[in-house]
Amino acid sequence: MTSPAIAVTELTKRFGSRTVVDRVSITVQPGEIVGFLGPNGSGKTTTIRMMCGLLTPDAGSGRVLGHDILRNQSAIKREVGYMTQRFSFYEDLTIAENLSFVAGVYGLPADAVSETLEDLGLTSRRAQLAGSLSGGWKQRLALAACIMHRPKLLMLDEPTAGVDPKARREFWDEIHARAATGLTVLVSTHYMDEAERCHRINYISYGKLISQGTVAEVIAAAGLVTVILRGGRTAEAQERLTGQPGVDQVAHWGSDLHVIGRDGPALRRAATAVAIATGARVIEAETSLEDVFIQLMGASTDNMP
Ligand SMILES: Nc1ncnc2c1ncn2[C@@H]1O[C@H](COP(=O)(O)OP(=O)(O)OP(=O)(O)O)[C@@H](O)[C@H]1O
Repeated sequence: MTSPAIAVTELTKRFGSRTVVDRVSITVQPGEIVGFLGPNGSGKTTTIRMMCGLLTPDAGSGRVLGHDILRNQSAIKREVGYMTQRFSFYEDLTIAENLSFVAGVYGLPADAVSETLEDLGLTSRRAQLAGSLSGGWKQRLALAACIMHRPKLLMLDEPTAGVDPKARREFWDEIHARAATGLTVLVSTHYMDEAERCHRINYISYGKLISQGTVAEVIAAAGLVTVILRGGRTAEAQERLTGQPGVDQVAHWGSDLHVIGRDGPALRRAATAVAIATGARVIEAETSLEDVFIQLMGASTDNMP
């Protein structure tokens, strides 16, 4: 069996007296696309930076691309492509000039720029100023900049924040095509549809890894039941359901109400009674990943100051 692209154990990082990453262990196999999810400030970026060799953990150990994260950070930096959350360019330079700058930083040969432009479909726009690009093209340029040195592992920190759905889909097609050739990808995101495009996901909350597996495994492990109330007086139904035994979440989805909880019998009892009182019908439904994440978020302990 090939060795994992990432195998880190019990990574811990403290800033002052706060533990922002608390014994996080992650294993990623070569060619896998693994999602990293969790509320704002839960420690995703900090964990990524420890795995990229940019930040030294206070405790924990592991290997990234076979290199020790404590002793061989420079080798990791050379072989990893890291797209930061707020990637930036020289707005008054063209696409090609921005990539030439990056090529210079990595000491890459001149043809690396033209190959990368071609590879990412940027050749026809090579003379366009970076500052004039739309969100989707800017993000494509950012991807070009972080794969130009041909990394074996990509760490993408919210790469599609603020990008339209079509550009996001194209970005994911690109990522999947590259993973099929053996590139490993760890990607943080707040988008549920993107989590569903990953082979596996890790959910971190307030520094602690609280769920991991395929999307189906994460949903099953949460043990939630979801029913829909359709029709009737929705606002009144929401008011009546909130706080009832068995009801953990009530959420509007268009003209439906999604009612979610861990205690199936109690949830169905409450939903049926409220449906009768408000003229709605009860429909059994699948629990969504978003429902699970909201449940996990509510259940985890907030260590914010
Ligand atoms: N250099 C630092 N010094 C002090 N605190 C920091 C530092 N870097 C991050 N933090 C804090 O650590 C916590 C985790 O931050 P981190 O950026 O890792 O979270 P995140 O999950 O990536 O959040 P988001 O989804 O908002 O990007 C936050 O409370 C943040 O303010």
